[in-house]
Order: sequence, then C-alpha cells, then structure tokens
Amino acid sequence: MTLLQNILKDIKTLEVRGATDITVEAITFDSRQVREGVAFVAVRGVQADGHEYIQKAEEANAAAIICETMPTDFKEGITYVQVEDSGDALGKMAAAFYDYPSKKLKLVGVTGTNGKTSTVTLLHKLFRELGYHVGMLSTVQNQIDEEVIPSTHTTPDAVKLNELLAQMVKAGCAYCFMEVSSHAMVQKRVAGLQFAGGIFTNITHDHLDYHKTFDEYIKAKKSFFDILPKGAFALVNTDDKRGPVMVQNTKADVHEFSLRKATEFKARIIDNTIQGLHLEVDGHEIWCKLIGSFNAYNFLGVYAAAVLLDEDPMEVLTVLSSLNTAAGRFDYIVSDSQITGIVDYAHTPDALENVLNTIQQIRTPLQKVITVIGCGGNRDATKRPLMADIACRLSDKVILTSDNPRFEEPQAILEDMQKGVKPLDFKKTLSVLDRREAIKTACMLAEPNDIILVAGKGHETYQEIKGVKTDFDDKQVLREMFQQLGK
Ligand SMILES: CC(=O)N[C@H]1[C@@H](OP(=O)(O)OP(=O)(O)OC[C@H]2O[C@@H](n3ccc(=O)[nH]c3=O)[C@H](O)[C@@H]2O)O[C@H](CO)[C@@H](O)[C@@H]1O[C@H](C)C(=O)N[C@@H](C)C(=O)N[C@H](CCC(=O)O)C(=O)O
Ligand SMILES: Nc1ncnc2c1ncn2[C@@H]1O[C@H](COP(=O)(O)OP(=O)(O)OP(=O)(O)O)[C@@H](O)[C@H]1O
Ligand SMILES: N[C@H](CCC[C@H](N)C(=O)O)C(=O)O
Ligand SMILES: [Mg+2]
Repeated sequence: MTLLQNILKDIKTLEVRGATDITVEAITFDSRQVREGVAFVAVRGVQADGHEYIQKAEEANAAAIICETMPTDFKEGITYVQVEDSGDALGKMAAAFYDYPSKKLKLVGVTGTNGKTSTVTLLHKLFRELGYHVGMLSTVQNQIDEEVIPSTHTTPDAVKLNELLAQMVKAGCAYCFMEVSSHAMVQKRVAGLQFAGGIFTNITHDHLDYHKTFDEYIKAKKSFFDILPKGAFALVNTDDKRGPVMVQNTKADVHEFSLRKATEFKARIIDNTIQGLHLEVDGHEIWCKLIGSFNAYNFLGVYAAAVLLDEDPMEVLTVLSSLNTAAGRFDYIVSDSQITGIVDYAHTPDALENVLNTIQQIRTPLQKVITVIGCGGNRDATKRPLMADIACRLSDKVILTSDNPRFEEPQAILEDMQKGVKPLDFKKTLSVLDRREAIKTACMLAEPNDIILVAGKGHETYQEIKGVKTDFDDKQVLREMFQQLGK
C-alpha cells in the first residue's frame, strides 16, 4: 500500500485529473483484476488495447487509471493520469510500488536467442554453491534459493517481476539472475529496473512473427544494453557477429568472451564427448558435465560474469566443472538395448543445428540418428521449413510431428515443415501428427546403440492444443515406449 504520487514520481505525466495523495493497494494492467484501491494501467497489446477496458476498470472502482489517451468521460472519485508510454509507466510504477527491489540486490540479465535459460541456471547454481542467497527468473522456473515458483513466461510481466524481486530481497538474496526476452524489451517489462550487468549469448533466426524483421529483433535485444547504467557490465559473445552491435550505445563497461579470438575471456574446446566437455579456459584445463560445443559458450559466459562479479576465478572453475545445466537441455536416457534417447529444447534452427552437430560429433558410424521434431503454432512460421531441412541434413531418419499447435491446425504446421524437405530427403522422412505416436515410431525404428533426438519441448510437461494444456513429457514418453517395446 502506498500513495499514488509516490509510485508516479519517476514518470513524466502529460495530464493529471484528480488527487494523487490517494492510497493505491495494487497495480494491474488487466481490467479483470481491478477492485477498489487498485491502479489500472491501460496498455496497448497484440490482441487488444487496454484503453478499451477503461470503462470496466471504472465499473470495478479503480483508484486510478493510467493511460496514453484520456477517456472522454471521467468518473467521480477516480484519478486519471495521462502518460506518453503506458508500458514504460507500468514498469516504473511497479518498481516504485515494491520500493525498488532491483537496487537492493545485484540483478544480472541475460539476453540472446539461445542459451538464456542455460546461463541463468548455471549462474544460480554457481552462486548458491559459492554460499549466497540467490534468485532466478527463467523459462523453466523461477527460484528463490531452492524454493521453486512456477514461471509462465521467460520474463515475467513488470508487476510480477518486481513482486518476485521484492520477495528475493526479503529472503536476503544478494543476486538475481534473470532472462530478458526480446518480447520483454519491446513490452518494457524491465522498465525501471536497475541492472548490475547484462550478458549477450547470440542472435539467430526466431520470433519473426512478433518482430517482423531480423533488424527489429536485433534492435529489441540491443535495447537491453542501451538501458544498462554506468558502472554495470555488458558482457558479449564476440563470436556472434552482432555482439559488437549490442554494445554500440551502452553506458556500461563492455567485456568480451570468445572461443575464436584472443579477448579478455577466452576458451578452447579440447574434447567434446557424451560425458561432457574438456576445455581450456583462461589457460586452465578443466572438465565439465555440459554437452555440446554451444555449451562451451554458456560455460565461458557464466565464468566471465562470475569473475566480473568479483569471484575468485579458480574457485568458480572448480564449482562450475561439477554443475549440470537446466532440465530438458541435452537431457538423455539410455535404454536396456543401449538406445540413447536425448530430449532437448532446441526450438530454433540454430539450436537444432547445434544439437544435431553435437550428436554427429559424438556418434560412431554404426549408430543411426533418428530425430523427432515439431514446430510451435502461433509462433514464427518461417522457421518451420528451415528446421525440417536441418533435421533431414543431420539425421538418418526424421519424424515430423506436432509441438504445441496452440490455435493453429497441426496438419497445416506439418505441411509448412514438409516444404523444407529436399526431394532427396523424402525417403528418410515420416510425418506422424500425434507426438506420442511419433516418439513410439522412432523407438520402433531404433536398433540397439542408435540415437533418438526428441527436440523442441525440453522441460515442458504439456502439449498445448486450442488453449488447453494436456500432460505431455517427452522424456517420460520415451521411457514408456522403450519399456513397452522391450527396447
Ligand atoms: C505476444 C505477447 O508477448 N503477448 C503478451 C502480451 O499480451 P497481448 O499483447 O496479447 O495482450 P492483449 O491480450 O492484446 O491485451 C492488451 C492489454 O489489454 C488488457 N486487457 C485485455 C482483456 C481484458 O478483458 N482486459 C484487459 O485489461 C491486457 O491485460 C493487456 O494489458 O502481454 C501479456 C501480459 O503481460 C502477456 O501475457 C502476453 O504473453 C503471451 C501469453 C505470450 O505467449 N507471450 C510469449 C510470446 C512471450 O512473451 N514469450 C517470451 C519469450 C520468447 C522467447 O525468447 O522464447 C517471454 O518472455 O515469455
Ligand atoms: N549458447 C548457445 N548457443 C546456441 N544454442 C544453444 C546455446 N545454449 C543452448 N542452446 C540450444 O538452445 C536450446 C535452448 O537453450 P536455452 O533454454 O538455454 O535457451 P533460451 O535462450 O533460454 O531459450 P528461450 O528463448 O526459449 O527462453 C537448448 O536446448 C540447446 O539446444
Ligand atoms: N519460448 C519459446 C518456446 C518455444 C517452445 C516450443 N515448444 C513451442 O511451443 O513453440 C516461444 O515461446 O517461442
Ligand atoms: Mg529460456
């Protein structure tokens, strides 16, 4: 509970009608959550415009209405505030409402197409092992030390985000490691937060349904580094050609990591096996449990961030070498007949290519690689043919299937994927709409010692069809099928 004038103090208001020395009990951007004492912020979205719900908020006795366009009629007893950008105002109001929790711990944000969850999860585990109380906001789950709080988004909305940060502060957290998605940047979910550092992993094809062009997607990621303050660190992977672009206008101190160039933080892959990576990091030779060359980047980024946060390099390397990454990232089981079933969250062309290249590096010539892959509905459709093509190029057999069709027709998504299959690859491709059946087919086709990759859903424990989420867990289904088929 706080005064409206206090939560408005960081915002440039264009017009204010009514009293601002009134008490606000909560802030919301959803008219359905409004009750007496709540401030409603009208935000323009993709499906709807919050301004259309101002009347609903009035009927529910909102204490205040914050909007970009003032309504024509005003209701007695409600304060109306006009702002330039309600998304930005929402972030800043939420930060003030929760008394600026991001300033009371060290908040580090990670952005990039792939590797965000892996990076924040490793950072969370590392700093816990180093003896700190630590928070984490990620696609898989949010965490305050070992307490798990389910997550609905990669980056929560501004109100939830500040509420979670405030809980972390209350629990004595010294750090919070969070994912910053490009959607979050465009929607200003992190407005008003003070970051101690930012990490850029990489940028490749994804989310063009939302950003429309790759340039807009780059701009969204770059805008994160533009809001980092002086004194913070901006740590970028310079092997990605957009690394330098990210930090062009940042006020933060720029630091670089690379596997290819002689930069401040550098590493070299000595060996890459199913047991893990053998690396040379800043001149020290170490083994780690992470699999795949792309994980060398995650390892190096985490190491560099910890050193920039003043941790002892040798201690960091020792702890890091014992850690596993997030659930559903190159997660594997081995059946009784030695078939390896790998579950991985690769849902972009780049991630799929990386995972399959890793499998190609560690397989023996006698092992067949069978890939089960689908693409999400109501998401970037242009990546569908590309992912099917990559799967065909790097596998011996491909089973195209469904992955969260959401409100699209599963068959139509499958047909989009099929367009990417080259004529010569038709023979190695099957289409099985039902994901369980697709995994079963892969298990039936597999012979002892073969490798099955089930890609796209990773840690997800559901299949989302027409707004309904039904239980579905790739790893569990694989396990069941191995058993059922006596493999
Ligand atoms: C495309 C997208 O990002 N959408 C997010 C956005 O919703 P929206 O723009 O569709 O909102 P809308 O339905 O048009 O409504 C506009 C406004 O009217 C309000 N409203 C609406 C109806 C009503 O009755 N009353 C009312 O007040 C809404 O609360 C909202 O403020 O704002 C909502 C509130 O914060 C989010 O929940 C929603 O996430 C949807 C569910 C989503 O699927 N988002 C995904 C794409 C996403 O954000 N993904 C990234 C990760 C991507 C990655 O890197 O992998 C993430 O950070 O999770
Ligand atoms: N550094 C990396 N570079 C390229 N690919 C990676 C990297 N790290 C992980 N991957 C691949 O991308 C998949 C997703 O990894 P992760 O969950 O860490 O990414 P993310 O950025 O959090 O994704 P999301 O945008 O869905 O939150 C992994 O399962 C793996 O296949
Ligand atoms: N965070 C990603 C997840 C994609 C995972 C895949 N299983 C799908 O549903 O498309 C997104 O929202 O685009
Ligand atoms: Mg993630």
